[in-house]
Amino acid sequence: MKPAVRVRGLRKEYPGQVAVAEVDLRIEHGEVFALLGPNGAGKTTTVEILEGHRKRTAGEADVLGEDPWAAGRAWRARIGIVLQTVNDAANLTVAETVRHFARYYPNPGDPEEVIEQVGLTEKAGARVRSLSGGQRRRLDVAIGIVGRPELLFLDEPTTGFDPEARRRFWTLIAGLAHGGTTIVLTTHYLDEAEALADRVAVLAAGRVVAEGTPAELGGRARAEAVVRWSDETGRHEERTSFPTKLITELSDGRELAELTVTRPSLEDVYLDLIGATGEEREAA
Ligand SMILES: Nc1ncnc2c1ncn2[C@@H]1O[C@H](COP(=O)(O)OP(=O)(O)OP(=O)(O)O)[C@@H](O)[C@H]1O
Repeated sequence: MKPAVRVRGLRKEYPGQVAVAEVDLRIEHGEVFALLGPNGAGKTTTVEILEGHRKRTAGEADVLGEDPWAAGRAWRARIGIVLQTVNDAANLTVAETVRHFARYYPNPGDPEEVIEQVGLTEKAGARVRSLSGGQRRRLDVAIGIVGRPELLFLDEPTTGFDPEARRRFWTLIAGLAHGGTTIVLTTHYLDEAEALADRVAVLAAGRVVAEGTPAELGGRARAEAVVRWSDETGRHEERTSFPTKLITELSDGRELAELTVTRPSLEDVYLDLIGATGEEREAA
């Protein structure tokens, strides 16, 4: 079976600016794929090209079997999009808005159920303009999924969500993925990528600098563990590929004070990949 998304040599230039230099991606059906990268890396531009909203300068793109720039209405109905900007239909209620968007699709979901899925049932009768930022974002998600898309694009979907809304959103996305929806999301939250994505690609300056499962990215699974402990002579730190063995030898049956075993977090690996400086790390 063809992958859901296949791009080769993707490039987008603006006057005096290369937004996407050269990107290759392959996303399988049913995968949750996260694009990570610093501001200006080219994530939104890449996603907009895949959505058919932006024309590429060069390269090949195949999304659900078609060239997104040339594809028509039938193709569009198979795709769901949650943009960074909020749709403006502020005088309608939440329920009216979702029902309105449902009419664009040949086989939509039940608007009430979709509103429930995004946790807006209590706000169904509220005017869109009265929603908080996070609630509006959830409405955007509802609009993105009401057509029951095969492929869903989410550009920074949880920006502005409170922690509970984020968790709820993650459950929603995991449920959609479980039901077979292919999901492509961009995010700045490493924990979000780790919680949701089967695979991630890190973009920097318009190129993919690493790709893999969150666990493997940048050799993380193979990275040495750092074992820290303290005793009467002070604090100690040792790097090892065999932390269990080291701790067994060290402890000899007794408790080791302040013992920790750590491996690089996804954030550590990510900051390495994008070449963050020490100061930026402190700030992260
Ligand atoms: N319409 C445009 N005209 C000119 N330059 C643009 C345009 N859109 C994007 N760019 C430039 O292309 C580069 C990539 O932008 P893009 O929005 O794809 O990055 P991003 O990775 O999504 O960033 P962020 O994390 O800030 O959303 C940036 O340098 C941006 O200034």
